[in-house]
Amino acid sequence: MTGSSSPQPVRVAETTTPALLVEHLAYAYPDGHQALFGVNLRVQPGERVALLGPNGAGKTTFVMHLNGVISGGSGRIEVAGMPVDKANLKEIRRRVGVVFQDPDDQLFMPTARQDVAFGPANFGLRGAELDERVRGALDAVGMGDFADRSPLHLSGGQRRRVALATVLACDPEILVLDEPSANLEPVARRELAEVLLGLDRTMLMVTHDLPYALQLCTRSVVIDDGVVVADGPTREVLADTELLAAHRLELPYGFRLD
Ligand SMILES: Nc1ncnc2c1ncn2[C@@H]1O[C@H](COP(=O)(O)OP(=O)(O)OP(=O)(O)O)[C@@H](O)[C@H]1O
Repeated sequence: MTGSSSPQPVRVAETTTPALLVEHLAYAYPDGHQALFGVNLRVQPGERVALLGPNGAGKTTFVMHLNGVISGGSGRIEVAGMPVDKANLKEIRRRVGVVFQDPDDQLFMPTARQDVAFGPANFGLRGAELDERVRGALDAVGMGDFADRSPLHLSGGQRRRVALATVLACDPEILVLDEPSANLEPVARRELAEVLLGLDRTMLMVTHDLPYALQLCTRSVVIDDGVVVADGPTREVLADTELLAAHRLELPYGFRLD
């Protein structure tokens, strides 16, 4: 097995407004458990970044801050220049599209088309513009022919792609994917990777699937115990065997980086 198909880094000017800017984010849960200790992250438009780390590292706590599902910590978060705060939560939730690990959390309408229309309709789109947005999102994930099917009657991989379309239809500035390859058979996993590689979107992908991170993300950030412990090109991060061992990360047996 090799990882030779990893994408080339996106070259972006440092002066561009970042798609995501997180400064000194610290957070303790109401029970007092400190989950984040001053996380910093700057993601430029067009970057695809993997967020890696062992169970309990703080990855979910971190991404739930990005669209304001969790708030009340200290630090600063901006999405395309807009601060994440209560006053602009609706626009922030459009800008930060989160695709949950379980499509059942995202699909609840009788047809895929209705599920995909729900978000943009909620943001005010109507008529031909809404239809076009829905068609574009379903086509982008290769599900255009399934628009009138019930999500209940789709395969796991197809459901995950429709869930992705529901988020794309809102035209987010940044796409956050929570364990996109979890529980997918190899073909569905590959099909989803092809879809994701075809999207021209800033992406933040939480994953334990290190080969997927290598295939899809030019950059990887490792979080452990609520702090960023590594941030660099995915290939370099994954080649650092001491780093991986120190943070309970492991490439599949026999996987070669070259
Ligand atoms: N509601 C909560 N109340 C208190 N502590 C919590 C809560 N949710 C998570 N934690 C704790 O916060 C820490 C970070 O959890 P988090 O779910 O963010 O980790 P993670 O990196 O996403 O883990 P995984 O890879 O298992 O999903 C863990 O120690 C976890 O036990």
